[in-house]
Amino acid sequence: MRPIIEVRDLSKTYASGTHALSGVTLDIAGGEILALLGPNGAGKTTFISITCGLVTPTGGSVSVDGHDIVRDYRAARSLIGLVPQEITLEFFETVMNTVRFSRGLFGKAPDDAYLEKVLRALALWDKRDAKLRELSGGMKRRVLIAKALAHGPRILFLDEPTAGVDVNLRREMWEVVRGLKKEGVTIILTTHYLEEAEEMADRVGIIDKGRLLLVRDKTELMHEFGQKILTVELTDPVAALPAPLAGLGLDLGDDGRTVRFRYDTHADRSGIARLLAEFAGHGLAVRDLSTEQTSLEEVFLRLVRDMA
Ligand SMILES: Nc1ncnc2c1ncn2[C@@H]1O[C@H](COP(=O)(O)OP(=O)(O)OP(=O)(O)O)[C@@H](O)[C@H]1O
Repeated sequence: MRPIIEVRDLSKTYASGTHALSGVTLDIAGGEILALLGPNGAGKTTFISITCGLVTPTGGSVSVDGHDIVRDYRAARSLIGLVPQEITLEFFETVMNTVRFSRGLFGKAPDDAYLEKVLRALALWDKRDAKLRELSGGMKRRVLIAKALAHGPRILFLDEPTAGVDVNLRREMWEVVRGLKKEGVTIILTTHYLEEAEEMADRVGIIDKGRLLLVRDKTELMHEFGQKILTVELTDPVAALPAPLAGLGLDLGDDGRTVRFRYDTHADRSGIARLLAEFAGHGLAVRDLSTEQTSLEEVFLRLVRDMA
Protein backbone atom coordinates (compact mmCIF):
# COMPACT_ATOMS: atom_id res chain seq x y z
CA MET A 1 0.00 0.00 0.00
CA ARG A 2 1.27 3.48 -0.80
CA PRO A 3 2.49 5.39 2.28
CA ILE A 4 0.21 8.24 3.30
CA ILE A 5 3.21 10.59 3.64
CA GLU A 6 6.29 10.37 1.42
CA VAL A 7 9.25 12.53 2.36
CA ARG A 8 12.14 12.63 -0.11
CA ASP A 9 15.55 14.17 0.51
CA LEU A 10 13.96 17.02 2.45
CA SER A 11 16.19 19.92 3.43
CA LYS A 12 15.68 23.29 5.04
CA THR A 13 18.24 26.00 5.50
CA TYR A 14 16.81 29.10 7.18
CA ALA A 15 17.82 32.56 5.99
CA SER A 16 20.07 32.70 9.06
CA GLY A 17 22.13 29.89 7.49
CA THR A 18 20.94 27.24 10.00
CA HIS A 19 20.62 23.82 8.40
CA ALA A 20 17.51 22.70 10.24
CA LEU A 21 16.95 19.62 8.04
CA SER A 22 19.35 17.79 5.75
CA GLY A 23 18.32 15.05 3.33
CA VAL A 24 15.43 13.53 5.27
CA THR A 25 13.75 10.61 3.51
CA LEU A 26 10.87 8.84 5.21
CA ASP A 27 7.64 6.96 4.46
CA ILE A 28 4.77 7.09 6.92
CA ALA A 29 2.12 4.40 6.65
CA GLY A 30 -1.59 5.14 6.99
CA GLY A 31 -2.87 4.41 10.49
CA GLU A 32 0.46 4.26 12.28
CA ILE A 33 1.73 6.25 15.24
CA LEU A 34 5.20 7.57 14.53
CA ALA A 35 7.12 9.26 17.30
CA LEU A 36 9.89 11.64 16.31
CA LEU A 37 12.51 11.97 18.97
CA GLY A 38 15.35 14.38 19.09
CA PRO A 39 17.09 16.88 21.29
CA ASN A 40 16.20 20.60 21.26
CA GLY A 41 16.82 22.17 17.88
CA ALA A 42 17.03 18.80 16.10
CA GLY A 43 14.59 19.93 13.40
CA LYS A 44 11.36 18.26 14.50
CA THR A 45 9.20 21.38 14.42
CA THR A 46 10.72 22.37 11.08
CA PHE A 47 9.70 18.99 9.67
CA ILE A 48 6.14 19.42 10.91
CA SER A 49 5.97 23.02 9.70
CA ILE A 50 7.10 22.05 6.20
CA THR A 51 4.61 19.19 6.00
CA CYS A 52 1.83 21.53 7.13
CA GLY A 53 2.86 24.17 4.58
CA LEU A 54 3.95 26.75 7.17
CA VAL A 55 7.60 26.70 6.13
CA THR A 56 8.94 26.27 2.59
CA PRO A 57 11.57 23.58 2.09
CA THR A 58 14.84 24.51 0.42
CA GLY A 59 15.24 21.05 -1.10
CA GLY A 60 13.42 17.77 -1.59
CA SER A 61 9.69 17.09 -1.40
CA VAL A 62 6.84 15.92 0.78
CA SER A 63 3.65 14.43 -0.58
CA VAL A 64 0.53 13.68 1.38
CA ASP A 65 -1.65 10.98 -0.12
CA GLY A 66 -0.01 11.79 -3.46
CA HIS A 67 -0.44 15.58 -3.16
CA ASP A 68 2.76 17.60 -3.19
CA ILE A 69 2.72 19.97 -0.21
CA VAL A 70 4.01 22.89 -2.27
CA ARG A 71 2.37 22.44 -5.69
CA ASP A 72 -0.86 20.99 -4.37
CA TYR A 73 -0.93 22.72 -1.01
CA ARG A 74 -4.67 22.89 -0.41
CA ALA A 75 -5.36 19.24 -1.10
CA ALA A 76 -2.39 18.15 1.01
CA ARG A 77 -3.19 20.48 3.90
CA SER A 78 -6.85 19.47 4.07
CA LEU A 79 -5.73 15.95 4.99
CA ILE A 80 -3.70 17.18 7.95
CA GLY A 81 -4.60 18.39 11.42
CA LEU A 82 -1.95 20.17 13.45
CA VAL A 83 -1.87 20.43 17.22
CA PRO A 84 0.73 23.07 17.98
CA GLN A 85 3.03 23.18 20.98
CA GLU A 86 1.57 26.35 22.42
CA ILE A 87 -2.00 26.72 23.63
CA THR A 88 -3.44 29.30 21.25
CA LEU A 89 -7.15 29.71 21.90
CA GLU A 90 -9.77 32.42 22.03
CA PHE A 91 -10.57 32.24 25.71
CA PHE A 92 -13.96 34.00 25.50
CA GLU A 93 -15.30 31.71 22.79
CA THR A 94 -17.22 28.50 23.46
CA VAL A 95 -15.87 25.05 22.68
CA MET A 96 -18.46 24.40 19.96
CA ASN A 97 -17.90 27.74 18.22
CA THR A 98 -14.15 27.22 18.34
CA VAL A 99 -14.33 23.92 16.49
CA ARG A 100 -16.97 25.22 14.06
CA PHE A 101 -14.66 28.12 13.22
CA SER A 102 -11.68 25.82 12.67
CA ARG A 103 -13.72 23.68 10.30
CA GLY A 104 -14.80 26.78 8.38
CA LEU A 105 -11.17 27.83 7.92
CA PHE A 106 -10.70 24.81 5.68
CA GLY A 107 -13.70 25.77 3.59
CA LYS A 108 -15.61 22.69 4.73
CA ALA A 109 -19.40 22.81 4.92
CA PRO A 110 -20.78 23.02 8.48
CA ASP A 111 -21.28 19.56 9.95
CA ASP A 112 -22.32 19.69 13.59
CA ALA A 113 -22.98 15.95 13.64
CA TYR A 114 -19.32 15.31 12.80
CA LEU A 115 -18.16 17.89 15.36
CA GLU A 116 -20.34 16.22 17.97
CA LYS A 117 -18.54 12.96 17.25
CA VAL A 118 -15.15 14.64 17.65
CA LEU A 119 -16.16 16.36 20.89
CA ARG A 120 -17.61 13.16 22.29
CA ALA A 121 -14.44 11.23 21.43
CA LEU A 122 -12.44 13.83 23.34
CA ALA A 123 -14.87 13.88 26.30
CA LEU A 124 -15.71 17.52 25.58
CA TRP A 125 -19.32 17.20 24.50
CA ASP A 126 -20.64 18.17 27.92
CA LYS A 127 -18.47 21.27 27.75
CA ARG A 128 -19.57 22.35 24.28
CA ASP A 129 -21.20 25.56 25.55
CA ALA A 130 -18.49 26.38 28.07
CA LYS A 131 -16.13 29.26 27.39
CA LEU A 132 -12.56 28.14 26.93
CA ARG A 133 -11.30 30.19 29.87
CA GLU A 134 -13.53 28.10 32.15
CA LEU A 135 -11.81 24.86 31.15
CA SER A 136 -9.02 23.02 32.94
CA GLY A 137 -5.58 22.73 31.34
CA GLY A 138 -6.32 19.17 30.23
CA MET A 139 -9.58 20.20 28.60
CA LYS A 140 -7.85 23.08 26.80
CA ARG A 141 -5.35 20.64 25.35
CA ARG A 142 -8.20 18.44 24.20
CA VAL A 143 -9.83 21.46 22.57
CA LEU A 144 -6.61 21.96 20.60
CA ILE A 145 -6.96 18.41 19.32
CA ALA A 146 -10.65 18.93 18.55
CA LYS A 147 -9.75 22.05 16.55
CA ALA A 148 -7.12 20.11 14.62
CA LEU A 149 -9.68 17.38 13.86
CA ALA A 150 -12.55 19.74 13.01
CA HIS A 151 -12.08 19.49 9.25
CA GLY A 152 -11.87 15.69 9.29
CA PRO A 153 -8.15 15.15 8.55
CA ARG A 154 -6.69 11.67 8.15
CA ILE A 155 -3.36 12.68 9.63
CA LEU A 156 -2.71 14.38 12.94
CA PHE A 157 0.54 16.05 13.91
CA LEU A 158 1.06 16.55 17.61
CA ASP A 159 4.01 18.76 18.43
CA GLU A 160 5.10 17.99 21.99
CA PRO A 161 1.55 17.14 23.08
CA THR A 162 2.37 16.73 26.73
CA ALA A 163 5.19 19.22 27.29
CA GLY A 164 4.92 20.60 30.79
CA VAL A 165 1.82 18.67 31.80
CA ASP A 166 1.54 16.47 34.85
CA VAL A 167 1.63 12.70 34.79
CA ASN A 168 -2.14 12.23 35.02
CA LEU A 169 -2.80 14.58 32.17
CA ARG A 170 -0.09 12.93 30.11
CA ARG A 171 -1.81 9.57 30.56
CA GLU A 172 -5.14 11.11 29.64
CA MET A 173 -3.61 12.47 26.43
CA TRP A 174 -2.18 9.06 25.61
CA GLU A 175 -5.64 7.54 25.93
CA VAL A 176 -7.04 10.17 23.57
CA VAL A 177 -4.33 9.50 20.99
CA ARG A 178 -4.86 5.75 21.22
CA GLY A 179 -8.56 6.31 20.63
CA LEU A 180 -7.79 8.34 17.48
CA LYS A 181 -5.55 5.61 16.17
CA LYS A 182 -8.45 3.18 16.55
CA GLU A 183 -10.47 5.53 14.36
CA GLY A 184 -7.79 5.11 11.68
CA VAL A 185 -6.07 8.49 12.10
CA THR A 186 -2.35 8.49 11.28
CA ILE A 187 -0.47 10.18 14.09
CA ILE A 188 2.93 11.79 14.07
CA LEU A 189 4.06 13.13 17.39
CA THR A 190 7.21 14.79 18.55
CA THR A 191 8.26 14.37 22.11
CA HIS A 192 11.09 14.85 24.54
CA TYR A 193 9.60 12.20 26.77
CA LEU A 194 11.00 8.88 25.76
CA GLU A 195 8.46 7.23 27.97
CA GLU A 196 5.83 8.73 25.71
CA ALA A 197 7.37 7.20 22.59
CA GLU A 198 7.86 3.90 24.38
CA GLU A 199 4.25 3.88 25.46
CA MET A 200 2.58 5.03 22.27
CA ALA A 201 4.57 4.64 19.10
CA ASP A 202 4.44 1.89 16.51
CA ARG A 203 7.64 3.29 15.02
CA VAL A 204 10.25 5.64 16.31
CA GLY A 205 12.30 8.08 14.25
CA ILE A 206 15.35 9.71 15.77
CA ILE A 207 16.39 13.14 14.50
CA ASP A 208 19.56 14.89 15.48
CA LYS A 209 21.09 18.03 13.94
CA GLY A 210 18.61 17.94 11.07
CA ARG A 211 19.37 14.37 10.08
CA LEU A 212 17.08 11.41 10.47
CA LEU A 213 19.40 8.93 12.14
CA LEU A 214 16.98 6.04 11.91
CA VAL A 215 13.35 5.00 11.77
CA ARG A 216 12.52 1.65 13.19
CA ASP A 217 9.70 -0.41 14.57
CA LYS A 218 9.73 0.40 18.28
CA THR A 219 9.84 -3.18 19.49
CA GLU A 220 12.64 -4.00 17.05
CA LEU A 221 14.57 -0.94 18.12
CA MET A 222 14.33 -1.85 21.76
CA HIS A 223 15.28 -5.42 20.95
CA GLU A 224 18.13 -4.56 18.63
CA PHE A 225 19.77 -1.83 20.62
CA GLY A 226 18.50 -2.71 24.04
CA GLN A 227 20.72 -4.19 26.63
CA LYS A 228 19.87 -5.88 29.82
CA ILE A 229 21.17 -4.92 33.18
CA LEU A 230 21.89 -7.52 35.81
CA THR A 231 21.82 -6.16 39.34
CA VAL A 232 23.69 -8.20 41.90
CA GLU A 233 23.14 -7.50 45.55
CA LEU A 234 26.04 -8.52 47.73
CA THR A 235 25.50 -9.97 51.18
CA ASP A 236 28.19 -7.73 52.69
CA PRO A 237 29.10 -4.26 51.44
CA VAL A 238 32.56 -3.67 49.98
CA ALA A 239 34.58 -0.44 49.67
CA ALA A 240 35.67 -1.35 46.14
CA LEU A 241 35.48 -4.30 43.79
CA PRO A 242 38.58 -6.50 43.50
CA ALA A 243 40.84 -5.37 40.63
CA PRO A 244 40.21 -8.37 38.30
CA LEU A 245 36.49 -7.52 38.31
CA ALA A 246 37.09 -3.91 37.35
CA GLY A 247 37.69 -4.86 33.71
CA LEU A 248 34.18 -6.29 33.38
CA GLY A 249 32.55 -2.85 33.26
CA LEU A 250 30.73 -3.11 36.55
CA ASP A 251 29.19 -0.23 38.50
CA LEU A 252 29.31 -0.43 42.25
CA GLY A 253 26.53 1.55 43.93
CA ASP A 254 27.19 4.04 46.73
CA ASP A 255 25.86 1.51 49.22
CA GLY A 256 28.79 -0.81 48.39
CA ARG A 257 26.31 -3.63 47.94
CA THR A 258 24.64 -3.14 44.57
CA VAL A 259 26.64 -4.09 41.49
CA ARG A 260 25.23 -3.38 38.03
CA PHE A 261 26.38 -5.29 34.95
CA ARG A 262 25.23 -4.46 31.42
CA TYR A 263 25.10 -7.23 28.88
CA ASP A 264 24.09 -7.61 25.30
CA THR A 265 21.09 -9.88 24.94
CA HIS A 266 22.29 -10.99 21.48
CA ALA A 267 25.84 -12.00 22.33
CA ASP A 268 26.53 -15.73 22.31
CA ARG A 269 27.66 -15.48 25.87
CA SER A 270 26.15 -12.94 28.20
CA GLY A 271 29.12 -13.12 30.58
CA ILE A 272 26.85 -13.75 33.55
CA ALA A 273 28.28 -17.19 34.35
CA ARG A 274 31.80 -15.80 34.31
CA LEU A 275 30.78 -12.85 36.42
CA LEU A 276 29.22 -15.00 39.10
CA ALA A 277 32.24 -17.32 39.07
CA GLU A 278 34.51 -14.30 39.59
CA PHE A 279 32.35 -13.13 42.49
CA ALA A 280 32.57 -16.55 44.13
CA GLY A 281 36.34 -16.73 43.45
CA HIS A 282 36.84 -13.43 45.27
CA GLY A 283 34.75 -14.45 48.20
CA LEU A 284 31.86 -12.09 47.42
CA ALA A 285 28.62 -13.69 48.57
CA VAL A 286 25.57 -12.85 46.48
CA ARG A 287 22.26 -12.23 48.26
CA ASP A 288 20.00 -11.51 45.31
CA LEU A 289 19.93 -11.07 41.53
CA SER A 290 17.56 -9.20 39.24
CA THR A 291 17.54 -8.16 35.59
CA GLU A 292 15.90 -5.30 33.72
CA GLN A 293 15.70 -4.23 30.08
CA THR A 294 17.27 -0.86 29.29
CA SER A 295 14.73 1.80 28.42
CA LEU A 296 14.22 3.55 25.13
CA GLU A 297 15.85 6.53 26.80
CA GLU A 298 19.13 4.69 27.10
CA VAL A 299 18.82 3.38 23.55
CA PHE A 300 18.26 6.93 22.34
CA LEU A 301 21.18 8.43 24.23
CA ARG A 302 23.51 5.72 22.97
CA LEU A 303 22.41 6.19 19.36
CA VAL A 304 22.77 9.96 19.41
CA ARG A 305 26.20 9.59 21.04
CA ASP A 306 27.40 6.83 18.71
CA MET A 307 26.24 8.57 15.55
CA ALA A 308 27.43 12.07 16.53
N1 LIG B 1 12.33 30.60 11.73
C1 LIG B 1 13.59 30.22 11.95
N2 LIG B 1 14.64 30.95 11.54
C2 LIG B 1 15.90 30.56 11.73
N3 LIG B 1 16.24 29.44 12.38
C3 LIG B 1 15.25 28.65 12.82
C4 LIG B 1 13.88 28.99 12.64
N4 LIG B 1 13.12 28.01 13.20
C5 LIG B 1 13.98 27.11 13.68
N5 LIG B 1 15.26 27.48 13.47
C6 LIG B 1 16.48 26.72 13.83
O1 LIG B 1 16.42 25.48 13.17
C7 LIG B 1 16.91 24.43 14.02
C8 LIG B 1 15.82 23.38 14.19
O2 LIG B 1 14.74 23.94 14.96
P1 LIG B 1 13.39 23.17 15.24
O3 LIG B 1 12.49 24.12 15.97
O4 LIG B 1 12.90 22.57 14.00
O5 LIG B 1 13.90 22.02 16.22
P2 LIG B 1 13.07 21.08 17.22
O6 LIG B 1 13.66 19.73 17.05
O7 LIG B 1 11.62 21.22 16.99
O8 LIG B 1 13.46 21.67 18.62
P3 LIG B 1 12.58 21.71 19.99
O9 LIG B 1 12.55 20.33 20.48
O10 LIG B 1 13.41 22.64 20.84
O11 LIG B 1 11.23 22.28 19.64
C9 LIG B 1 17.33 25.11 15.31
O12 LIG B 1 18.71 25.37 15.23
C10 LIG B 1 16.54 26.41 15.31
O13 LIG B 1 17.22 27.41 16.03
